[in-house]
Amino acid sequence: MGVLTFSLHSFTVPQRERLSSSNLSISQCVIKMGNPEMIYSNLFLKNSPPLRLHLRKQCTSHGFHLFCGAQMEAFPSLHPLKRQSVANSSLRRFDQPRPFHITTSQSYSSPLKAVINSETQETSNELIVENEKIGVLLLNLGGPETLEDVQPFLFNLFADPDIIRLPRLFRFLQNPLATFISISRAPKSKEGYASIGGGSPLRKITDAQAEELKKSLIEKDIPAKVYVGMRYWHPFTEEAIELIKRDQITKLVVLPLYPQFSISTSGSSLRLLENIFREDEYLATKMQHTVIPSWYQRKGYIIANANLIEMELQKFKFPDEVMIFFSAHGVPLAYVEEAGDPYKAEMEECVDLIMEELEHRHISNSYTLAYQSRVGPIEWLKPYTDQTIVDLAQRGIKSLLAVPISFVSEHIETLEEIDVEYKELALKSGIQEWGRVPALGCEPNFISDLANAVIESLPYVGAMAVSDLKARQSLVPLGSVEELLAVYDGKRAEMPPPVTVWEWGWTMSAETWNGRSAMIIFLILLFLEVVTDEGLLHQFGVFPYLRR
Ligand SMILES: C=CC1=C(C)c2cc3[nH]c(cc4nc(cc5[nH]c(cc1n2)c(C)c5CCC(=O)O)C(CCC(=O)O)=C4C)c(C)c3C=C
Ligand SMILES: [Fe+2]
Repeated sequence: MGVLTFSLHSFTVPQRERLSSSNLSISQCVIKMGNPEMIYSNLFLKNSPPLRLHLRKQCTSHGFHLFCGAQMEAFPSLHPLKRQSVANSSLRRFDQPRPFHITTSQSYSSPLKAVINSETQETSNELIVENEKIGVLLLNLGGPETLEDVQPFLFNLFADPDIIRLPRLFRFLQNPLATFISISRAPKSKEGYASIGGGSPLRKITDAQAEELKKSLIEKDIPAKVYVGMRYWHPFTEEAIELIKRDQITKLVVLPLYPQFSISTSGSSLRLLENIFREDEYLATKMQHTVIPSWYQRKGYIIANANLIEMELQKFKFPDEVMIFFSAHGVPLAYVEEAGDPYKAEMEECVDLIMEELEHRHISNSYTLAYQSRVGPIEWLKPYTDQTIVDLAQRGIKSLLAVPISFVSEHIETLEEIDVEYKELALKSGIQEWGRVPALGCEPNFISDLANAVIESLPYVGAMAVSDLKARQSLVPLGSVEELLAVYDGKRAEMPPPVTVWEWGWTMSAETWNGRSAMIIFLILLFLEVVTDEGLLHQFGVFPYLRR
């Protein structure tokens, strides 16, 4: 039995702080293994343990980052519960007597020799690595491509129980309610989409990111196919899965294009995947997967953001005096407070890491974080972007640089909400100079770092299911979609819906109501309408329309 020991001094101070709060025993990282003679390269044995053993003779902080990539560097800053489950699973693997192979001569720039060998080949568009076909599934929200798409897109969004959660008794009303809300909201949304050219650019940008990621992976010796699966519009996740099956992918890395995890975004897409995986024999038996749940803490992502901020600051008359204004998409407060959504914590840590990086460059501007895009009058994460802009103007701030921190593509919320609405509000409120950092899009450092994230996750693909009987019986391997969902919002807590009745003008006095009771009353009315064929909706001719 050999023992390899790594001490914590290889980590940076913030890394160490985050690590010290994790459940991993990492004052030193001790890994037991079988025969030390067998320390050779081959991390990619089918069903091999998920050991991230890119061991190096020199254990620099970067080197250690590689070794521990997904396990020590990325996981410690995640939700404590998730850390625990990942740590448990990983340590369980370490205890296994199964021999495995590692290399002692990997360099930081070529971690993949452990994963892939010289026999790697690409034949007629088929990407094969040691008889494995690697796929990467990028998950995103999707957006309407034409104005006609807007209402059905909104229907899909509001029909998602991770966006509107009805009390169990009223679940059957999810679709009628989604129809109603989407029809009511469509005119306002269409105006927004019309003003940015008649549709969302999200699909084009995500396709371009997929293409660049594929190139970057090939450059790093990992030939993989990259698929795009949208939650609410084309190409739907189901369409991507069909392609994945057609291509007979055997190892899939699921990568939500949201840097920070939220139940309402990555969580919703994973929930959908869980259902698809459960019902499909090929996916359950022939393909293994792993999920990279969030990646806001990755060095490459942080550096790419800092680069863009630094560049935009230079466009101001007095760069030092500009306040950096991080504006993230909001979620209803109950997601965080009642369902345990880690979104807010991850967002705050992300902002801290970017500011830390800027500090290293001697950029010490003041900064703030606020949340945008709330829908309906229930409480969302605060402070709200619009109110914060007004407050800052009143406090005498003259220059603001907006950073769309939760988005990696341009879309309606950057191009219309930030660039038009918030800019107008800022200038009207007394801000004199307004700037906006572009979304990362295909920025090369960012794409390259995503490719590294994929590569670092490869040894984990499907690995956790092997050790755990319960997981083996389950169609979704432990430590992947299912485990993530169990950790975040496992009970799928009932929460107030983000949209409530009065937004559509039923009664002005409803603004004083509690969101939940208003929703329940609305649902009762809707229920009565369905049962009795009489009521307000029939009176206004809305209901027959809903039935079509
Ligand atoms: C981190 C990103 C996002 C979170 C969190 C999120 C939560 C969330 N969103 C809505 C309602 C709407 N979102 C809409 C568009 C939209 N949302 C995101 C991202 C997050 N949403 C993106 C990238 C987009 C744009 C897609 C595009 O068309 O380019 C819309 C539609 C636009 C509109 O009518 O305003 C709605 C509605 C809720 C309710 C929610 C959390 C519960
Ligand atoms: Fe949204």
